[in-house]
Amino acid sequence: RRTYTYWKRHDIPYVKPLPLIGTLKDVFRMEKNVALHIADMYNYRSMEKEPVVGIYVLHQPALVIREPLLIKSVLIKEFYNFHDRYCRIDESVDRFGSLNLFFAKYEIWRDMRKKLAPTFTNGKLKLMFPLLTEIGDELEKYLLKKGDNFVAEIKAICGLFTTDAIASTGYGIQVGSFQNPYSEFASQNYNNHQNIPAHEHFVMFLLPKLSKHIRATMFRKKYDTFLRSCLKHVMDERIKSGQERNDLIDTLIRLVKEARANKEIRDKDLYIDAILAQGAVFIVAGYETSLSAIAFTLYQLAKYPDLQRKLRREIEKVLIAGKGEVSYDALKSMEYLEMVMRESLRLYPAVAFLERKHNARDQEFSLKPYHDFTIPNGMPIFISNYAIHRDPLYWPNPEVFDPERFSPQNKEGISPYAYLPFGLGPRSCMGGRLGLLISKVGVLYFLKNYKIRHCPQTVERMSFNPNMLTLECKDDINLEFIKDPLWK
Ligand code: HEM
Repeated sequence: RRTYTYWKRHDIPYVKPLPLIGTLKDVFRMEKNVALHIADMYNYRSMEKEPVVGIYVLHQPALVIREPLLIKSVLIKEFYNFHDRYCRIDESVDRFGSLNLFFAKYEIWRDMRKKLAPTFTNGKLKLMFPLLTEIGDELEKYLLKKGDNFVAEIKAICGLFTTDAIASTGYGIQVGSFQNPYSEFASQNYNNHQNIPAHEHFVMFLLPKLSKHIRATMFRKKYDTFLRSCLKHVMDERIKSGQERNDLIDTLIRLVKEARANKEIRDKDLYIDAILAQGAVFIVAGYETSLSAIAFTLYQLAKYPDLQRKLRREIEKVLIAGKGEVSYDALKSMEYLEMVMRESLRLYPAVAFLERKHNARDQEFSLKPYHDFTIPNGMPIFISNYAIHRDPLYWPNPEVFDPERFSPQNKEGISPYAYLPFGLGPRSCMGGRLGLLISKVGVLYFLKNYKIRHCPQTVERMSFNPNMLTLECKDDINLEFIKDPLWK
């Protein structure tokens, strides 16, 4: 009973806990995924004006931060004291899972992030762009083969597109999912993604101390073996050919070489696995997020024909100017496409909650002037980007899909701490710009030859899969395609 009076004793507004399970009722019933549960805590009744909300993850007190200035402190200003995520995967159970940038603890994270950052510069994205338009062409052919008027389930098609986009930009390999949707690469990726049971996500993110005991993994053994052999094959081929592409694979080859030569590294196997883990996470982090971004955007555009018309007019202009081709610079100049994608990521941020752990390297963090409370070492901190993105305090009519919020005139008024689809600060998304680029190319090629609209088979209310960690529509998303080419 004393445990559950923690927030009351510290005079912090809190969500009333239930014995033993704390505030986790919906997660335990497997009715909600972790992100939507954190959003409910943000929106808990009578908390609208509160800067923080106290919750209990079973018996562990944790904080949901609501106030934008406190969010800024946690993610940016006081990064030194919040540099790790709370989630954990045990190294002895899943090395790729524990050593990749998302899960890695500070020392490994800092080293790897610095080394990987140059792979995602604007210049590198420009080099990757032709690879993406090639896959766009494949998508175009695939849709044209279906005819002039048809209904299609778009999550599956977006999955084919992002699988190929990630494999090509990350590993430099052509998977050809549109010709063979059941290729080894696509199936392994899809199966790993679908096969992680909800309770493992729950433990990794909310009860990380139990992660090792239940052997929670992000990369199942089979997928780990597949990715290792895939990376080895691609790296060996690259070394053999002597070709240099200045991409992720070249970076991994250089880092492994340097690691082998460095006498100061004590556990070489572990260090080399930490390098390869960054190659592995590229696929997992990029696949589902970009897939969702494209699928949710198409769903909204099909619902609002006027907005779709406006975007198709912009696509048409670019195609005419480029004589049927779209260049990197032309895509970057597409203002309305950018506004549409930003708005889609506001309503549906694929990674729909952020979290950190208080490490108190410097000094313990105080909530002053909001509360006279000092966050103790080790306390989990949650930020619901999903709920902030729908908070009427920052977004008038938040449930309405309105790309004009991000027009050049209006976007100045958006608080940077109330819009977090890629997180913020040194630990923000590493591949966000690439994810956005993949998603824009995908949306453009879907709309190039077709108008899309809702039909009787289209799901009316969007609900999210409680078993997935990322935001994924629970149902199929069926849309009607009507042929209307913008360029002949
Ligand atoms: C539209 C697509 C994407 C969205 C919405 C997205 C969103 C996010 C978010 C919200 C985070 C957590 C940030 C934080 O805690 O502050 C994150 C982390 C991360 N993302 Fe993405 N992501 C996308 C695409 C990608 C792609 C294509 C890659 C491939 C490289 C990627 C790699 C990562 C990595 C490595 C991290 C961990 C970064 C770190 O801890 O240093 N993401 N992403």
